[in-house]
Amino acid sequence: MEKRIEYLTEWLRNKTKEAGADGLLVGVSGGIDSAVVSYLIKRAFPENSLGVILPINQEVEDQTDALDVVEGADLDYVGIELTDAYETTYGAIKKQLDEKGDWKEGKSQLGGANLQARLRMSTLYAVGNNYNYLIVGTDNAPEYYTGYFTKYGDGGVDLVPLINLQKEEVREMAKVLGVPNSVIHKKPSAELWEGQTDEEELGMSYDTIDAYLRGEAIDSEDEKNLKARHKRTEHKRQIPAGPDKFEGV
Ligand SMILES: Nc1ncnc2c1ncn2[C@@H]1O[C@H](COP(=O)(O)OP(=O)(O)OC[C@H]2O[C@@H]([n+]3cccc(C(=O)O)c3)[C@H](O)[C@@H]2O)[C@@H](O)[C@H]1O
Ligand SMILES: Nc1ncnc2c1ncn2[C@@H]1O[C@H](COP(=O)(O)OP(=O)(O)OP(=O)(O)O)[C@@H](O)[C@H]1O
Ligand SMILES: [Mg+2]
Repeated sequence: MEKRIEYLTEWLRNKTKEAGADGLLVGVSGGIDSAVVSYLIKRAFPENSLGVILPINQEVEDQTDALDVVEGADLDYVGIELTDAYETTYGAIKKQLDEKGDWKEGKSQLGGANLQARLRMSTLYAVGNNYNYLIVGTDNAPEYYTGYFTKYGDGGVDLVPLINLQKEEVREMAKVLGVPNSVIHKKPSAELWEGQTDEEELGMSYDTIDAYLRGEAIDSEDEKNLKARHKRTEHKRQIPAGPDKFEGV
């Protein structure tokens, strides 16, 4: 595992140099994926790395975990409270669509959730511009395969070092890096609404998805669901579709 960590650290350094950037930053949620990335960017750029904590109506417990991560990694950090920005933007969308008679309350949870992820993305890029740092994403192999991220939200990043790691491998890497135990053992959650957990929303455990990605046999219903999810989210792993060049007159 140490060798794999060194490989990723070196890869991060090379990609940053290739881009002419001065360092790296990551959004730190208090979850394990961003914790691992926090420790990796600190190793890659001890003096030029930054953790950005972006609370939106966030549980105090999760903010504590985020602080434990940046302190544990000895990572320079900044906190930017986005609750007001989110409430103002979401409130304005709702008000204007409501006045038009078009607001669909049932669709609002996911729309609001994705807006949170996209506000964070915009904020990370503004901070990145300030320091000339690249934005490091936290997607791992099961999230990428299932498209379990917001397009142009948490999926809108420059580098994705964990993309080939299964969730179990992220946990193993976290232990070796020294990520706090409370962060390693908590349930994965996007925290986009009250009580949300990844595994409940995905309808299966990360262990099942990991097993499938390792090529092992899993329950046939789970396999069917995974394949359908992968297909449905293919657009998120591609650049936006455009038509072929018009060749007529
Ligand atoms: N075939 C197609 N070709 C081109 N574009 C297509 C499309 N189908 C949908 N779209 C577009 O894509 C949109 C749907 O994609 P998207 O906006 O991503 O939204 P969607 O996939 O519906 O929702 C995001 C999912 O990711 C989860 N998430 C988000 C953020 C963080 C985390 C986490 O783990 O921390 C998890 C979240 O809980 C939810 O399950 C549609 O609204 C539409 O605009
Ligand atoms: N409050 C937050 N502050 C800063 N960044 C955040 C915040 N919430 C989410 N993010 C960013 O969005 C990413 C996607 O969240 P995701 O939940 O997949 O990862 P995680 O929280 O690090 O780990 P887990 O999946 O185990 O919960 C985070 O890794 C982080 O970079
Ligand atoms: Mg999380």
